[in-house]
Amino acid sequence: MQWNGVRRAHYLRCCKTLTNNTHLHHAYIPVTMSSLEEPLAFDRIQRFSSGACRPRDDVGMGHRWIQGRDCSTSNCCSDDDKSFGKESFPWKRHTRKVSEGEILLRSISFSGRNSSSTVSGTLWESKSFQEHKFHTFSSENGISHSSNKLVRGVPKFVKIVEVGPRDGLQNEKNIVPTSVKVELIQRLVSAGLPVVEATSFVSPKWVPQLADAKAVMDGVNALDGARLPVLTPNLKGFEAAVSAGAKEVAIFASASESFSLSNINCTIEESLLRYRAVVTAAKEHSIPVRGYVSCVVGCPVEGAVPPSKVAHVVKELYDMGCSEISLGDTIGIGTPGTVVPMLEAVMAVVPAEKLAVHFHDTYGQALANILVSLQMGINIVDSSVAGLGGCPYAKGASGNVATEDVVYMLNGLGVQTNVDLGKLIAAGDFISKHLGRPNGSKAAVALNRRVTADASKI
Ligand SMILES: CC(C)(COP(=O)([O-])OP(=O)([O-])OC[C@H]1O[C@@H](n2cnc3c(N)ncnc32)[C@H](O)[C@@H]1OP(=O)([O-])[O-])[C@@H](O)C(=O)NCCC(=O)NCCSC(=O)C[C@@](C)(O)CC(=O)[O-]
Repeated sequence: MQWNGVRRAHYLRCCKTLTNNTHLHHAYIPVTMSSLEEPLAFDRIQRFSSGACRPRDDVGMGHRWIQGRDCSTSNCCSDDDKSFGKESFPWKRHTRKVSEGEILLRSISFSGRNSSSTVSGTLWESKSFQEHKFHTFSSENGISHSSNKLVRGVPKFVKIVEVGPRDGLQNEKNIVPTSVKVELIQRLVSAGLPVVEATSFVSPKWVPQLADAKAVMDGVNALDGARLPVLTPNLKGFEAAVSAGAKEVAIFASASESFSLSNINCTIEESLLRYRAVVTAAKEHSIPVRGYVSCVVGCPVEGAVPPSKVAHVVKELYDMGCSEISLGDTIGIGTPGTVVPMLEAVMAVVPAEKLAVHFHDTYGQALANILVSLQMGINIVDSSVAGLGGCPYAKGASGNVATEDVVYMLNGLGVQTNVDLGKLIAAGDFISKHLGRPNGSKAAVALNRRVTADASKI
């Protein structure tokens, strides 16, 4: 993006609050700046604060939020900012016509790395297809035997927490039928994912897409083989979740004051008070509580978030009794250059084995950020099938990193996940087809193409 005088003046006009924001002063910035990023910290902050208060036109956000966010901050809301905002946040999904081959392949289940396939359709009757394996391309000996110290630092097993049915769908404008959500969860569980976040017990006024949380739980409670946590923003949500059969819950705080206000309508401290009550109630039911911290690298309103602030909120959640804490780069702004110092600060107060990473892929940095997190000792990764997702309260958040891409990378590193990549791709194709868009996973698209090419030889 070009930085010109008009934009600079515009930025100065609409982000006045940032100048009073001590954590944006540049003691932090040079440490995190990589040679690939723009030399001006000012520019970087502008990039992810500029679109902060414009609602997206393609998301299913609650009415209350639209009212609440409408020019309620000093950030840019004026018309002259529109083109600038679009340029700064190129997160909208591209739609392309789904090819016949892809449609054909959506009806097929592929065999994955760790298990054999369930097949359907005439193509699968051919011997060549029955033998087709959905492998990550790798060298003959496999990288797991590598003596390279960077690869040796990567854990042998990574737990993937699938957040597609919740984080992935919460942002969809058109209401997805409950039966589709239930089938998606079933498919993800049968693909071997150990944890599938099923839904949220939040206010339906705030997130209309997940208003059917109880019905979804009714449809998936009997599923074996995976844990199915749900999001609960307060005691009301917790009680509703428990009576719907939830056996695990997640609470979600933020490292950014502004995001906390726009997402859950209270300050960080107020949210921690609420969450203490939820954790106390959960202990009485022996229900494990996962904690999320959003905006661990940057906030759509405030810009850069200092690692010390993230570490403070993580420690609070840990001390109150969260069994695991997920670090959310809500708008996908992080690079290894900003993720590493954040993780260093957090790992100084909470053990690495209690931490998960949750990267949105807005800037295409998610896999790099995951790899560096694994190298630092993290072994829990959140992701969303077909790269679905975004947060209705985070301007600029595109989908989570696609689970298929994460599994493909981990397979290539020789890291176990117990996930059947073929079944996972079929699940991603199933939901993408329902949403009327191509699968957002690059690995899924490429592997589907490969199978299409094989099919043409028959
Ligand atoms: C927290 C509240 C409820 C506060 O919302 P509020 O409006 O301040 O709450 P309130 O207590 O004034 O209640 C307002 C109405 O909501 C009802 N209500 C109150 N609580 C519930 C509940 N649990 N379930 C169902 N209904 C509820 C309540 O009964 C009342 O109903 P009314 O009297 O008007 O008919 C609201 O702000 C909310 O639901 N926010 C959730 C927003 C959300 O889900 N955002 C997306 C989460 S994603 C995220 O945070 C990031 C993450 C985790 O993915 C990680 C990352 O990507 O970084």
